[in-house]
Amino acid sequence: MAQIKEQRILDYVLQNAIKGNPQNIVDAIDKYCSEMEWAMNVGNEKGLILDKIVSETNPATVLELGTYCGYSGVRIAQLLKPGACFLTIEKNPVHAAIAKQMFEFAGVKEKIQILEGSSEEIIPKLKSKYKVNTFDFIFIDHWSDRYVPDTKLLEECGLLKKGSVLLADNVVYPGAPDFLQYVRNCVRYECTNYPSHLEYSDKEDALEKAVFKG
Ligand SMILES: Oc1cc(-c2ccc(F)cc2)cc2nccnc12
Ligand SMILES: [Mg+2]
Repeated sequence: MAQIKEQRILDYVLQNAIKGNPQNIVDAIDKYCSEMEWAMNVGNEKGLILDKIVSETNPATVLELGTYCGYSGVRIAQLLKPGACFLTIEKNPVHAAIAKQMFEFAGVKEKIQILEGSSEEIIPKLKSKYKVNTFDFIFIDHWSDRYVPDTKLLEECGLLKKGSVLLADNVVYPGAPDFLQYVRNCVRYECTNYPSHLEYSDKEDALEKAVFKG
């Protein structure tokens, strides 16, 4: 059967990484994607910045927009305290299936719930259907044209509280200029930019942190 890149990444992890060892699985994905096939995981350079911000936030509730193969999900899950609630939204059913297997292999499947569907459909249902109140940390890593509408949706649905940390990937490459403009000009956010590079590349990229002020 014709294989897709994401399946090859998962197969490489299943055959070469240590089951139940999240960091080893993250390292295996980085090795495969830097040596064999580029893929849009956040990668290790931006991943270390992500780790630092997650650790500083020490969130009890996490939302990720854009699961992909589960790379950032595994990175974040290994940093969460026991009992933390981590929801990740993935629109592509094939990617969701890959990520589910990645989380099982990493031993983090009890920490993460994958919600299959579009962010615009799922976000309005989070309070009612998934018993969420607000999120302490949100990693935005799906399609850049959804960054602003989904941020506004999170506000409108009352899913942000004073101190909620939004962290957006790819604000330089492929770029999310409208998101930068929105959060940097909105008094309700305090923004910090973290210059870095596109995963497995020397192209410039950056993460943007936007802390909700309530
Ligand atoms: O980190 C990323 C990188 C890219 C991407 C695609 C093509 C290129 F040429 C360069 C970069 C797309 C992404 N889409 C969604 C979430 N994250 C992404
Ligand atoms: Mg990305």
